[in-house]
Amino acid sequence: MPSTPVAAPPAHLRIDRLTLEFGGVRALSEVSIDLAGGGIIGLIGPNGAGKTSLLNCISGFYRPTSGDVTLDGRSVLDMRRHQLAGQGIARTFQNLALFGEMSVYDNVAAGAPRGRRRLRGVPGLRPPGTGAAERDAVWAMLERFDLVQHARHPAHGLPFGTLKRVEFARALMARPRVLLLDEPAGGLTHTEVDELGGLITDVVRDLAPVVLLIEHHMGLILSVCSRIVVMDSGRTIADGPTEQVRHDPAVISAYLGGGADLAAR
Ligand SMILES: Nc1ncnc2c1ncn2[C@@H]1O[C@H](COP(=O)(O)OP(=O)(O)OP(=O)(O)O)[C@@H](O)[C@H]1O
Repeated sequence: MPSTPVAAPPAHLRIDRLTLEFGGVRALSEVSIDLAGGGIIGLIGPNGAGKTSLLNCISGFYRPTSGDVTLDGRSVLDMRRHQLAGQGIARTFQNLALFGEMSVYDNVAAGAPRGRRRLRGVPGLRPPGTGAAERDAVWAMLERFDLVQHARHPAHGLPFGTLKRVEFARALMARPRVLLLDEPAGGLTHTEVDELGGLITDVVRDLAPVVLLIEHHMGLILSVCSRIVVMDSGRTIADGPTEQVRHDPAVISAYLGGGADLAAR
């Protein structure tokens, strides 16, 4: 009898009393967030709240002063960045982190696990993607992100909105179980933000990663997130279902100094 494929359970990412200090600056103070259950979780808060610092700790760019980050019960803090990628943790960057001289195709291909192995320590960054299956996967991703017409163009010089799509596509090449998106809507037009919202929800439908979405664009947060975590001054000040958090007086006060609703932002 043919067996029915069993869907893998969502990754369980847990942030446990995470503190991060830079000299006298406390960027994070005992932040605890349990992302059991998956879905798209918005991470919002005013400038300097600690959102990117938190993402940097999860993705191995910062070493926290104390606390832990676990994936399926296992601490990830001692893992190197390529090991984190191997565990299925992928991210994008607020200010983009693409290879400017490399083509869009090669940038996207570099997100595949094989591409990463080849790039590590290799001078000249030879483009990965020689296997037929890998090439097909890259072209499928380029198509999905409407990037086929730019495939051979160096990343350098392309419009910002296009580069944001390149970075998102690259992060997805690893088929992540945890996807960390740092202000993906920053610098995009209204139409591009709407398209981005569609892409994020499509990705969750297809790959079912846990998505932690840092964003100042409240329209995007309110349209795609089922849960919102709010940070202010290095602490979480609210965490709950979107409909509850958007009306939370403490949240509105942190953002607007009073007012009706986050959607007004
Ligand atoms: N590498 C660093 N060295 C020193 N201080 C830092 C460093 N990174 C972050 N900080 C400080 O940590 C605090 C939190 O910054 P962080 O960038 O995490 O906030 P954020 O919520 O992401 O803000 P934004 O929305 O403006 O991106 C700030 O006071 C910031 O100046």
